[in-house]
Amino acid sequence: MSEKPASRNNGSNTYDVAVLGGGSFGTAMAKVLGENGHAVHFWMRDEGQAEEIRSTRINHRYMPGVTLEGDIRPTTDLAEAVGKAEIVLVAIPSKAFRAVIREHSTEFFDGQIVVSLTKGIEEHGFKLMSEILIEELPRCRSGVLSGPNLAAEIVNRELTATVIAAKDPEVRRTVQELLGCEYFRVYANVDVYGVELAGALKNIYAIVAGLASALNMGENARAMLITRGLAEMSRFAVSLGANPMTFMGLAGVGDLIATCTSSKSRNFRVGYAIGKGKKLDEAVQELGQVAEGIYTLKLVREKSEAIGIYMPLVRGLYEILYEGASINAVISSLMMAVQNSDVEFILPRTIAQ
Ligand SMILES: NC(=O)C1=CN([C@@H]2O[C@H](COP(=O)(O)OP(=O)(O)OC[C@H]3O[C@@H](n4cnc5c(N)ncnc54)[C@H](OP(=O)(O)O)[C@@H]3O)[C@@H](O)[C@H]2O)C=CC1
Ligand SMILES: O=C(CO)COP(=O)(O)O
Repeated sequence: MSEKPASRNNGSNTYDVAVLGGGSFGTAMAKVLGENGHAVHFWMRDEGQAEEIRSTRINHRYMPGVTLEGDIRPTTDLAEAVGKAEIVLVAIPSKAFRAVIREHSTEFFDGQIVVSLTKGIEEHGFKLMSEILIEELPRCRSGVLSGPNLAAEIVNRELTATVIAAKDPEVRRTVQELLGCEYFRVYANVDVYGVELAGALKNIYAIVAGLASALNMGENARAMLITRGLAEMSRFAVSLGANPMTFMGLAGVGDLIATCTSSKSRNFRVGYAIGKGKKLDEAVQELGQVAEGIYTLKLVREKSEAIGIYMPLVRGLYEILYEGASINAVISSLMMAVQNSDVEFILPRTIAQ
């Protein structure tokens, strides 16, 4: 164990923690950990970026103007970062998640607690990150962290709450102790699949909300989109085995509100750009960061059709983004669809689609 600065966190223990991924969220979590007195082995693939953070303590590309305090050790040596860690937090976009984990899984991942921070779905086989962790790292204990956690606010120490979902109570307790501090609260859940699916699915509705905002829709429309988005995402997730009550919590409705109402969300910004007439490729290129929702949309549309789950917002957004449908035509068809039940757990939905 390393020598560490005095802890400012809720608990008394400090840990060696690896954070994999030098983007916005990896940086935000490294900052919380450093301020909480932990030794942070901060892994990224670009040596120039690691050297810059080592010398300036700022991640200029992803978090300009934010100084990282505490014992932060940027590195491009994945084996070293993971090998020294007791706990590993993975903030790698879903497209690269398995490849990064696999690179050193047999030698260096051995008994650590490994937590996914990623809000996406793997393309082949519709796998969530927790499933990848179980497949690739059978000797590790895993969990997922999700909630209304805009990185740009966390780095400014704005009050935030999140959810650690894990079957193992020791994993939940350790992550609460690890990250909890005066501006960051960590709540617990055992519904790993539900928490994780909620985080991935809400990105789709953040794109829809960005689009609506670009079209100057009012607050009634925004409330309708958020609430119908919640109905749709919980219908889908419950059909796959998630607990519907998870969607009442921070990882469900909490994250949906944060990302559907904020231009700090990259998914919201992609939707906004498309609503202003940009092509999808242009919008993504201008963003320069990951917007998981554009990939999740494709996978969820395919899956929902395969298992017969009614998701009109997913279908409409897919038609706009990938089939060149006019936004007005999609809105009109959504508004004129069969008028259905509000809360399906109270009054079952009319089946006509
Ligand atoms: N930002 C946020 O507010 C939040 C994000 N998340 C989730 O966290 C995950 C990561 O997002 P975020 O950090 O914001 O994304 P960013 O786009 O800000 O950063 C992505 C990071 O992943 C790295 N990366 C991409 N591909 C690879 C690869 N093949 N090997 C190694 N590193 C790679 C990038 O490295 P490089 O710069 O070298 O390309 C970069 O460091 C996403 O799933 C997101 O949904 C969750 C909660 C909040
Ligand atoms: O998940 C997030 C906040 O909870 C971040 O959302 P974006 O990826 O859209 O920025």
